Amino acid sequence: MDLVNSLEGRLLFAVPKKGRLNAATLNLLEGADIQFRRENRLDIALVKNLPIALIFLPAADIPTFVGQGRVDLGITGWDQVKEHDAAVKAAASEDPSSPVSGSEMVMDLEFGACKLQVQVPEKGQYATGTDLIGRTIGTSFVSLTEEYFAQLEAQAGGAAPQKLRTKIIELSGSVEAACALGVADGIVDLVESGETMRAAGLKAIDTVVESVAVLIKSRSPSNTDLVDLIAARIRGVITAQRYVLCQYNIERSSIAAATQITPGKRAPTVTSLDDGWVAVSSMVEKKKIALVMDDLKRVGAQDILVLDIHNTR
Ligand SMILES: Nc1ncnc2c1ncn2[C@@H]1O[C@H](COP(=O)(O)OP(=O)(O)OP(=O)(O)O)[C@@H](O)[C@H]1O
Ligand SMILES: O=P(O)(O)OC[C@H]1O[C@H](OP(=O)(O)OP(=O)(O)O)[C@H](O)[C@@H]1O
Ligand SMILES: [Mg+2]
Repeated sequence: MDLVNSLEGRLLFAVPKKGRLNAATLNLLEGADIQFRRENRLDIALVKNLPIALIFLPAADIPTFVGQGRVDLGITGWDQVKEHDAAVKAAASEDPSSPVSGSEMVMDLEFGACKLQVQVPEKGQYATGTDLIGRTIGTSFVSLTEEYFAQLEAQAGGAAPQKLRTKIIELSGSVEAACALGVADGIVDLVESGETMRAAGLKAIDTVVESVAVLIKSRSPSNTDLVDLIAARIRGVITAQRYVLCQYNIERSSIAAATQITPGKRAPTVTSLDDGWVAVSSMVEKKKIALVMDDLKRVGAQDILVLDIHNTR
């Protein structure tokens, strides 16, 4: 099969090929009924039921491909989008003729939450970012880290000097090891649970960026209707993941109290039963369901059921 020709007329959609965002992204595609089979070792997969080709790329490269308009849509971390923007800004300040590149945010995908944080040895002499000025910092986020220290240096010493006083060393993984091994005095890396940071004897002293997985699009996508369709499907899956359907029976006289507890997304559905009872069905935010059930019990609800929602629009 001539792969390049088979991409003709298809919307190109970049997704993380491995790492922390891969599994949740594949889940989202399945929920949005984007069907594909990926051949072994091949980083391009044609979607069977829509004119889309999925391109499997490292999360860190996706903002570049989308930003340059080489692919139309992408899923990556907000941290990677900001890192790419910072790199483009830095390149433009050095060479105004360097290519403009940037993507547009479509939506927050509600997974992959983490923070890009400045970390130092727990029992060391550094307490703030400013204490690290002039020291050596290890990171995979070179442009954001340079921007961060350029700002601190400017605040500390008046006008920003041409050259950064703080030395930034680029590392591509296991960044937390850098301090213990004497490669760096501090690091800038991602923290989610904090387990990796603590295991390495480090503590966070500042946050550079708060991140979550995002859907981004190029400034001039090839098929805007299809972009809107995918966005609507993904939004439906995310909403469905955030809510459960709560059903219960209650005496008609208590319906006002009960529907105050479960007002639903727009309004609860109320069905009359015989003998002065009603059945109520309502969408409830998953994280609030235990409290909602406690409250419903208190106002006399019975036969409370909680059901997963697979999709919504
Ligand atoms: N611990 C984490 N918790 C949540 N999200 C994370 C975490 N680590 C990374 N991410 C998110 O996932 C994105 C990709 O990072 P990840 O480390 O998975 O990619 P990778 O470096 O391509 O893969 P790997 O580390 O397996 O080589 C990050 O930019 C960030 O948005
Ligand atoms: O706060 P935590 O829950 O411990 O997660 C944070 C860790 O997760 C990521 O590493 P990853 O697993 O991608 O390994 P890597 O360092 O090889 O990239 C990140 O770079 C941190 O090291
Ligand atoms: Mg990683």
